[in-house]
Amino acid sequence: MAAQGLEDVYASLLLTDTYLPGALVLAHSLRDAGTTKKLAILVTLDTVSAAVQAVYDYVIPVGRIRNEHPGNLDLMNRPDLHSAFTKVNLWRQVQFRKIVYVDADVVAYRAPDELFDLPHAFAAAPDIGWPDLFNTGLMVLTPNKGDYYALLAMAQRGISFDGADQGLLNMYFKTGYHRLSFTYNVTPSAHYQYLPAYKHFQSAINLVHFIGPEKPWVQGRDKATGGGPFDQMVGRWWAVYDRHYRKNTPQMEPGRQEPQVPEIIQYFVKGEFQPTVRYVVPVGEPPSDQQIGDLYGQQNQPPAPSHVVDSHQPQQDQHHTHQSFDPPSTQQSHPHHNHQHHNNDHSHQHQHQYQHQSSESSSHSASDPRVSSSFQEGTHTEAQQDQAPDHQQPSEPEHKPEPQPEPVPSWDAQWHPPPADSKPEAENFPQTHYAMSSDPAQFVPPERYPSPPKNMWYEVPKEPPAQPQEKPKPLFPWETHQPRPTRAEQRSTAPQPQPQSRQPQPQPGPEPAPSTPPPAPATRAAISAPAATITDIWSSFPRSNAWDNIPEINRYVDRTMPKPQRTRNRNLPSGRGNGGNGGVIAGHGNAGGMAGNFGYGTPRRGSKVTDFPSEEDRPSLPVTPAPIRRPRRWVAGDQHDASSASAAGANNDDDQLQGAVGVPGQADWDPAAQLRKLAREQSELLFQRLGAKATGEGSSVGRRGLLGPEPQREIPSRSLPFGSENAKSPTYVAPVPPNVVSPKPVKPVTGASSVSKLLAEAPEIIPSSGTGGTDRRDYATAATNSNSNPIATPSYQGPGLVYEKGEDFPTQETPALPTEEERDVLET
Ligand SMILES: O=c1ccn([C@@H]2O[C@H](COP(=O)(O)OP(=O)(O)O[C@H]3O[C@H](CO)[C@@H](O)[C@H](O)[C@H]3O)[C@@H](O)[C@H]2O)c(=O)[nH]1
Ligand SMILES: [Mn+2]
Repeated sequence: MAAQGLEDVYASLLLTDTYLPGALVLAHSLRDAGTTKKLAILVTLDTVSAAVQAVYDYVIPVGRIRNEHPGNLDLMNRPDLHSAFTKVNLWRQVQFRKIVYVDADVVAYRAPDELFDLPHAFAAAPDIGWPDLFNTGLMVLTPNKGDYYALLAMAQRGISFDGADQGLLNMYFKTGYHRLSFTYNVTPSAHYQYLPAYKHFQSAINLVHFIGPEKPWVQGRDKATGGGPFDQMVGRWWAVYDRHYRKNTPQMEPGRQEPQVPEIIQYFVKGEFQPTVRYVVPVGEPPSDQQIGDLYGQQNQPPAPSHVVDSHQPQQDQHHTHQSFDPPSTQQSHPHHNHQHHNNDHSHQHQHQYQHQSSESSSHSASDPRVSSSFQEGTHTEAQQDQAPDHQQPSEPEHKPEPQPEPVPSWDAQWHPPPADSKPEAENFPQTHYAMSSDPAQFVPPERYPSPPKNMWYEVPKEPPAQPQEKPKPLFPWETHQPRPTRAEQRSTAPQPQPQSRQPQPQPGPEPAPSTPPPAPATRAAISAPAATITDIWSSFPRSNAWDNIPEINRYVDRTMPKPQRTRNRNLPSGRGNGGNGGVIAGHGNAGGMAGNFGYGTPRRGSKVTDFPSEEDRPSLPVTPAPIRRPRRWVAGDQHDASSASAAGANNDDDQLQGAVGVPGQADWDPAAQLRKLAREQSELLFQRLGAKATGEGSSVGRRGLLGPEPQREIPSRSLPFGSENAKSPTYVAPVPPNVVSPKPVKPVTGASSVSKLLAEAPEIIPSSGTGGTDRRDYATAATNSNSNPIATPSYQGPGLVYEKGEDFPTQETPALPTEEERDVLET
């Protein structure tokens, strides 16, 4: 049955580092007892294997098998055994012939190597609580995959009456196990000590198993100090521990080396952890000599003051140190040490301990570094002594510590968990407890509940709430220090003032209302001050902005904004000047005055360069737009209000527009002739396109007149494809006779035209000579020769007024269909 060449091992299990001291003590106990077998330990990956590596021959990582149905664990109040199923991995270690598995909470009195010679595949000792069952703290097993997978399947299904491995294995093996003597797995109990049996079998004990949550290293060394069987067995565990891990043993033989104990082992053994205490002082404030002296004693100065002073607390004889401990050369008290007591609620339970330990119920035995540092108070364990910490201190007057700048020995969060006995941070949170009602009487509902009120609606007040007559007193600084308005706003809801009968209301603006328009006031003043004697009230309202007289802005707006609707002209004031056109001109005298543009939310009259005549004045077809006179090249300060512009009118030489080079004058512009010419050109073009020769005299003359003499180009004739000589396209349209043009122009009524009026007022803009067919060079000559024009002829010969020098202007025009607005204008 025994496989040849396979090894026998003792094996243990380490699921968490909290059992590390137990695992180490077990291994040492077996070794000390002279076992010939090797030691293995199954570890899960979240344990520290370095410490066990030093003791165990084989450290075997295994996967954690967790009970996903841990309800039964609660039955025995051991939720910490959620992963005890991991023990099943023992059957998988088929590299071993036989395994004597031992729990980590077992100490061996002797090495039971004889168990490896058992012929049984599985053997275990009875459990103390229910001896029909075997305890799984010690098992002799033969690894095999069959048992392994069967046990794994049960574990994955959570089949275990106690939720852990003992329930699982007892269900699996049932009675089919070899029952070992109880001496192989003695499970002492502090509550049930069968003293006669102990006395009788004491010498036969092989292994002692500390079942339950209270492990020796959790309880602490001084917990079991009585002489009973249980305490004696616990003492055996501590004896092994001390032999291997205790530092500064009081009974240490003179030649014995102090063991190098990994700190992590001490960390999980209650009372063993002696941390490095750090004295932290505020950064930027080196400790004073006095402070350092307080720390080290006056005679023992540290080599150099630093901000963090490490001070290793020396080990001491914990069994015998019931007196106050004296650190080297330190006799004086440290108030901060006393402060550590404030969080210690368990100190009264450990009268014989100088160290205050963590919660009794915790399986973690981590000592509190802060508490450890408080050992200097020796027997100061009563909470009442915290109130007067200094009264027992062997203080010397000259070494009285400074209260404020004392360095604070603090818990270093970088290295250690928070003190186990410190108060929880949320301890002071308000708590509310709700108790179940203990009233046995059944709830009886009332016979009826009150009806809801019937008049539950909002009464709309009949009268509107009275408006306060007076303005409320100003409260805020911006109410009292309001900036004065710089211009008035036209309110549409205000009653329309009657021009003649009503005096203008005084405006809240800063400017006084002038009775007559000043000759050349500042634009703002003219804008915001109403004229007292203005008959047309509409004209008196300013509608300009400060930027209205900046031509660049205006031109930009003209380019980007949609063109105005034709209804615009209908809103023009009727009783002003020469109708709409006159208003336009006057408005431009006002450096951007908005007269004539009332119908729009965005007045931008200042950007207008030309304007069409009013509806009454103009013919049904468009004529050349009338240029709008502007002030002389927008010289700064050259601003006029509407009245002055009207008064000066056309007599102001500065306001006269110079004829643009290349643009025919108004007098030369005969719309009818131009339309005829246009029609002729179109017809001619049509003929050319259709391959026919232009025949009429008018067309050729008109063409030459417009474009100048041009060589006639012969279109080379091509032979048509065979059979298609006489074919006619279904879309072919017969050429239009040259004398039929469309649209037919309507002769304008020149006498009443605003264009002619404008021209009469401004004769300078009319070129001195030239007719409809004049070459453009004539205009240039005329402009140069005009002596009455005070403006020097600009050297720039580019486009006219619309663009300034250097400004971008379109050099090409893409033919496009007229927009709706344009069509509106054309159709009128
Ligand atoms: O947090 C833990 C818990 C358990 N173990 C390991 O698992 C073993 C079992 O846990 P233990 O606390 O020793 O359980 P017992 O108090 O001994 O409880 C009984 O019940 C357990 C669950 O059924 C069995 O495993 C035990 O053998 C049995 O004695 C320990 O010895 C350790 O080897 C850890 O390493 N870390
Ligand atoms: Mn155990």
